[in-house]
Amino acid sequence: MTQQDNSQTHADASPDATAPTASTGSPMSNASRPENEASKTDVPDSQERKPEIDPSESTSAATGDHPADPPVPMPEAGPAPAASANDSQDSAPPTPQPEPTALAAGTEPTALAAGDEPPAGVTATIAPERFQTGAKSVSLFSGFKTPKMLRWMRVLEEIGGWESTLQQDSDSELKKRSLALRYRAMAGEKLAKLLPEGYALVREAGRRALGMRHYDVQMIGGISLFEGSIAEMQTGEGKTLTATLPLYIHSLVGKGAHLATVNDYLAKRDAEWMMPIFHMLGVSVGIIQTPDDQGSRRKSYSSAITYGTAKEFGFDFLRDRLLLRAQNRIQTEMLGDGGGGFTDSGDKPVMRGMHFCLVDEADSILIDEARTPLIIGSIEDTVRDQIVETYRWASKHASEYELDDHFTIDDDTKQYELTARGRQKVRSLPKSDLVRTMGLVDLYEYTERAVKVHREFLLDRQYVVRPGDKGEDEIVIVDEFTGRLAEGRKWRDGIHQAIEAKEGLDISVPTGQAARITVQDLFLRYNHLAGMTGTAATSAGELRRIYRTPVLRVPTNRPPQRKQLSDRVFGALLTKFRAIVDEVKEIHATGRPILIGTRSIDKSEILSRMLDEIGIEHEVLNANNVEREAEIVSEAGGLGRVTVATNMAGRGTDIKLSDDIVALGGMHVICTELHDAARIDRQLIGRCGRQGDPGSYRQYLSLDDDILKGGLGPDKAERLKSRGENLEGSVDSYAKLFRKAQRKVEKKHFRDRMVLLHHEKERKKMQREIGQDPYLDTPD
Ligand SMILES: Nc1ncnc2c1ncn2[C@@H]1O[C@H](COP(=O)(O)OP(=O)(O)OP(=O)(O)O)[C@@H](O)[C@H]1O
Repeated sequence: MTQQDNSQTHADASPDATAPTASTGSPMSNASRPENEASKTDVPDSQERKPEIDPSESTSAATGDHPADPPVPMPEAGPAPAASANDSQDSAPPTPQPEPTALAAGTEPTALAAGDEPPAGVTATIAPERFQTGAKSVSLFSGFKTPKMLRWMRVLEEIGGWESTLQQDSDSELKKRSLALRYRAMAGEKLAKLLPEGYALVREAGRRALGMRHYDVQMIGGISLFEGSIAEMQTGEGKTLTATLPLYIHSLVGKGAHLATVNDYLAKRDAEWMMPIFHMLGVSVGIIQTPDDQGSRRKSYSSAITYGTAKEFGFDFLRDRLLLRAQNRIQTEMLGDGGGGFTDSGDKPVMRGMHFCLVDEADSILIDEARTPLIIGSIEDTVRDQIVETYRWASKHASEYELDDHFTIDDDTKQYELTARGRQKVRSLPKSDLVRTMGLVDLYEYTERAVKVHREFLLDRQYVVRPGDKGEDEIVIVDEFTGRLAEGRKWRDGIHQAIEAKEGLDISVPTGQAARITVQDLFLRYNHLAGMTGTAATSAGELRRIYRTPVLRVPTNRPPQRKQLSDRVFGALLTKFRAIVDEVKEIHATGRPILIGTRSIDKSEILSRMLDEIGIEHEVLNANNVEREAEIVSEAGGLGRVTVATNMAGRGTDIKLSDDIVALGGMHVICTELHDAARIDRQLIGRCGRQGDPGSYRQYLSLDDDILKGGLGPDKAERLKSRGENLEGSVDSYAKLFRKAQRKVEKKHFRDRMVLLHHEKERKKMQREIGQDPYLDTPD
């Protein structure tokens, strides 16, 4: 990577026109280079929680190859005896308690049988026997008689003890109680002491304001979150409602409680959904959205509770830090107790310290997104025109280069390298004056990148072209994990600009980096950190080592009834899609709703055309029709509905079923391909069988699937692909190979994250030694 290229990795995405611009970028190539400049600000970072990492450690322990089995269900224990008759939750007959190991054949296996050890890294799995609120004898599975569990049981009982009293209170009396708790917390009383009453208040407010009384499993999840765990709750078990508990209790001390989620849509949806609970308790809620200006951000952060994305929290931290350094106040205000110098107006930081953060989708944010640091750019590049023209020149000729003749691709690193003939071609191509003045080595790099982009980055698969805010078309990445458009995010290492050149768009040459922070550093700066996820078990080791957060698996409220149908493997995409269409036809005839998940927009559209051909009415949900998302989702569980979706139908998509549909067997989910992370597959599967509903799912695979290339290498993948071209029917015996390939890809991503962490750690250490601010004085 050349000096120029490095500066190109950081592009503009700031919502604030006057503030420095923000983007993502790679620190890898310059991670350990010292800044030549003399020290600027000495920033002690005593407030950071220290991770425990050693990239040399074995990867298998951290990635944990254990499947995240669904936990055993826990019957609602029933609250205080005086529960009112008009409370439907309370008056409902208790759910029968199943034998943990005896689910019906075909349903998913239970998490752990009595006496089993939890998967590597999972601190504990709560078993139903342990949570008989009020029961005299609390029998525990062997191996889990931890004092912590017993203590939580007692807290749950204490919370239950408040219930009858609170139910008799008027709304204003509830609010008064909440205010009284706040005074006590601000006066220094320990939150742990206030927790039973606080959680009981939130539960009562949930019941009144939203008609949702927190289940006992959610209360236990909430207690574990208060104590800094990552709570693993199955999809559809109500993480949104559970989050209200720790957010409320931490908000009482008046230093702000943040909920970090994966995108603006979820931040807004969850905040607005839960707001009535908080308002009933006199607690203010702010929402940060990407386009917000500094003024409205400051207002949102001044609320007791703030919902936003991890990315926005990170950029706000960096922008504040730049501002404070400009004002020379960084030590006293930013690193103080979090409240120093904050007012609601003027040229002030927008945040008021980092007190508590609850990370929703913890594995996605703390692990997947942790591969890319957040970077704010600033420096004007004098050679901008030259760079733009070189991108265009390289793109124009990219398709003239032949594999093996002009360039090679390294199987392991996926790096493109020009051969001697390729380099010769670069030298002989016609060039403008500006391009000619670029160094030869740079021209080779621009060419290699352009060839890579032309071969690997496809319109409507990895990205879409869409009119931007300023009217010009722009590239928007389609997030592989969420299927949504990743607003404001850019590929690093010049890839984004090479794609802009390929599509003939304006090239967004970035402007160097003024400040940056890794996701790990960002969250380790919070005094208190907790997380929720549907699927953390596979990442438990990594989460514990990096963030020091134990993973706790919370049982489901009702027994899961989701059936897994056996995997089906086909030779090629088309035969696979035909088989999928046949299955859709068959199940559609029964009236059950069907959700089909695809890995990309173009594949969702191919399937849609095939369904059109046989006259099956359906909806398509992908990043191209976000506007109709709510409508499509609200109807997806209806009689005879068929929905083809990208990963957008993942997290946050709550598909409700009527009693008729439940009687028919619930929703059927068809997964058309494996994703790079098994977690994403499970998110899609989690759209059916929610809250104990019946449902089924099946995984379809084909020998030309991308996962084989990523996991087994291009040669082996190519061999399998050509073998598949001549296959007619299904070859289901290959199924294991795909899971193996997926595990390999997961391990590779894990290694990348560890290398990034290691470099960052070294860089920060060195910068501190020479008195620099590791967030601001980033070498570029
Ligand atoms: N205590 C409760 N009482 C009644 N309904 C509840 C309760 N908790 C959750 N629900 C319902 O469960 C459904 C799923 O909730 P939510 O979307 O928060 O789940 P989730 O765990 O975030 O799922 P996912 O990970 O799939 O997004 C919602 O329809 C919600 O109304």
